Amino acid sequence: MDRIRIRGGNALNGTIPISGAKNAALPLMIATLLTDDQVTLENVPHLADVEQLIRILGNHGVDYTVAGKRAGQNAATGRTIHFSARTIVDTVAPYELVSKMRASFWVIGPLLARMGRAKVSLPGGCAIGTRPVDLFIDGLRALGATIEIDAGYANAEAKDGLVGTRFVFPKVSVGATHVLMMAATLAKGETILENAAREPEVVDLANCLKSMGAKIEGAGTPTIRIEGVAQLSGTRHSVLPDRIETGTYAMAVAMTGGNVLLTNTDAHLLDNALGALRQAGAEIEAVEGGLRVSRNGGGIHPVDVMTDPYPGFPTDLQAQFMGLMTRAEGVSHITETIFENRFMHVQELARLGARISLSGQTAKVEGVPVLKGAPVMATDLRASVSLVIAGLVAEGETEVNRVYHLDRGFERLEEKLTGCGADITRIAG
Ligand SMILES: CC(=O)N[C@H]1[C@@H](OP(=O)(O)OP(=O)(O)OC[C@H]2O[C@@H](n3ccc(=O)[nH]c3=O)[C@H](O)[C@@H]2O)O[C@H](CO)[C@@H](O)[C@@H]1O
Ligand SMILES: C=C(OP(=O)(O)O)C(=O)O
Repeated sequence: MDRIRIRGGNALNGTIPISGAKNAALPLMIATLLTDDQVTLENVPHLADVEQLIRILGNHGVDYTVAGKRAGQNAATGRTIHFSARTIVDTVAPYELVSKMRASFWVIGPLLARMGRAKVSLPGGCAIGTRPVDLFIDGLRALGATIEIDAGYANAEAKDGLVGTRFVFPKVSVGATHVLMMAATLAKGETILENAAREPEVVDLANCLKSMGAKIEGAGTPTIRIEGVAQLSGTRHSVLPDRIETGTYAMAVAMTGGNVLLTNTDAHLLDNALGALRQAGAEIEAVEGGLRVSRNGGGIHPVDVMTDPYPGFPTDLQAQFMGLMTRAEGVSHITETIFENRFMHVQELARLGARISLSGQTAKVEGVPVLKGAPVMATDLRASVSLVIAGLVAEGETEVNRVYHLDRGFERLEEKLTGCGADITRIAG
């Protein structure tokens, strides 16, 4: 298993190109199941999750080809991949595949809409929480599907097709919004989704679906209206920049000090998190095609944050912000409201000398003047990168184990940080 070794103490200076968003690329790839035409996705990040989803889609009959890079494109601008779901060969998503990647459960929406049936393994829990799917099931039933849960599978059928409906989400869910929006594009009549997720990745998916011929209004607001169409066609769409990767590197710069230009991204995708970073003492300037983050002198101020659905502070940046707060000059409180078990980084940050105590869903972080390098273990994707952020300022050597978590969501992390002066290497093992 690969490990990452960091020798802390270097400020970050330079340019980091931001990749396409994992959390946009995955639903966009799943949407290719909705049409027998070719869908081309640009700016697709090279991540373990993307490779895994390619295998999962392949099981349903989706072919893909990775296009050559256009002149002037460098590796950082992402890959262009052509997907073709001309024939769906299998509407079963088996446990062995779904259990490897939670988002693969989302195939249930397009398969049901296009084929009238789907048998998809329940995703089960994961390290950060239980990850239930009741909202998906209730929403698809409202669209006219019959769904039985049996032996760990959701057996869904809509023999005569799905039918438009009004569905009010009792709780904001990004995944269920993706799935119901995809399913409704091919339903008969109008669907109104109320209390829908407003995340930029929902808007990105809606934009792609619209360019495939779907009729969707209101994505990015709590009310999404979808007028079903008989079929969708192919398109070409570029994956949204990764706001979580953007925020992660911005937090790394706030931690180490220095001055870094983040390119191929958009500051407005993460206004809330950048607001918290400014309060913490970082200077952030939105520039054409990206943002500049710096912290030159001055300490890190303690800032309280609470995670919330978009436009709130993202749960996917909670661990990184906690990493930063371990070195703040004072006490901060970080409250996690989305996942019940997303504090596994606390124990590992403590190994580096952080002082954090937990009370229910709130972590109290007492900033310390010095962190000291130690071996630590990545427990999930965002937790592992919070350890990297802490390692960048820890005295001596920090070794992050179980790097496969990082590879799910951060493209060429060591290369991007090394390019800005960090002393970080991957040790193959
Ligand atoms: C609102 C929110 O911040 N969602 C995050 C969630 O999206 P993801 O789509 O994975 O999860 P959801 O948005 O669906 O989950 C939001 C909340 O709803 C609950 N839930 C969800 C589905 C369901 O059927 N029943 C149910 O109770 C979940 O347990 C959770 O507490 O994790 C992703 C990966 O970390 C993040 O990128 C998303 O920002
Ligand atoms: C936890 C994440 O991914 P997933 O929902 O796929 O587990 C994440 O993107 O931070």
